[in-house]
Amino acid sequence: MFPTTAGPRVIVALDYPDAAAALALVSRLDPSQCRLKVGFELFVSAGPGLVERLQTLGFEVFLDLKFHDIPNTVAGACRAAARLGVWMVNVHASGGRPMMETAREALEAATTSAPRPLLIAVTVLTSMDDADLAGCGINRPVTDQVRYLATLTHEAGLDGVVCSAHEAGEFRAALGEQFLRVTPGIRPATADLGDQKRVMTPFQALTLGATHLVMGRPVTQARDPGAVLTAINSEISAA
Ligand SMILES: O=C(O)c1cc(=O)[nH]c(=O)n1[C@@H]1O[C@H](COP(=O)(O)O)[C@@H](O)[C@H]1O
Repeated sequence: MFPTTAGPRVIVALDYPDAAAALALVSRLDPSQCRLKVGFELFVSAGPGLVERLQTLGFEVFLDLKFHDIPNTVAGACRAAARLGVWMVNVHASGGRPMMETAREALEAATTSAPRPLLIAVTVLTSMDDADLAGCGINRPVTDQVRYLATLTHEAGLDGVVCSAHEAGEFRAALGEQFLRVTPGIRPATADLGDQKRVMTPFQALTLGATHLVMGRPVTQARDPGAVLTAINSEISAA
């Protein structure tokens, strides 16, 4: 079945060391206001049981494990993610087109009766600049490499990319409205930037072409996370 793209635009990053800390925050959130992202730290600590628990609580989960391996191994990981019933999963686009195609086919084959997880790809991590790419033997600017890998992801038939909100408009125009643009580095106007350098407000990001907003600390470290989400959803409803 075709995956679900409707629903809350905000994906709260559960960057916590264990299940107890994550669940303490989640108990203050409402599934109608956000989805949840489980990454390496929490998954390694708390495992698939926590993902199931979050889903039982009514939340859709983005399993952010950035698979990058030979096609057969990535396909197996995608099948496991499909069995877990997550809403979204991701791979590294630099794993190549055959790897991405095999991952998509594995998800499609694994989910004939339920909506299949959305499959997106990471292009170049926002922590990398031109010098870091050159250090990996890639002698082109980050913006060119991001554009190249986003196009490759589209050709492989994936549902979208993780990208900066600054690139979202270009990809909407070049790769189509349906191709998802999931953007981290989002900060409400009054929020602390933390270690994010190229930031945008939720309204700016959606107006420029983001489809989903990944937000960690502005929600997780707020005194009233629910009120922050209510304010963000109200702000972006006009975008
Ligand atoms: O894959 C990601 O989600 C991701 C990719 C990227 O290039 N940059 C980035 O910040 N992220 C994630 O987005 C979230 C941002 O969290 P905050 O900076 O606290 O809002 C974290 O979970 C990061 O791991």
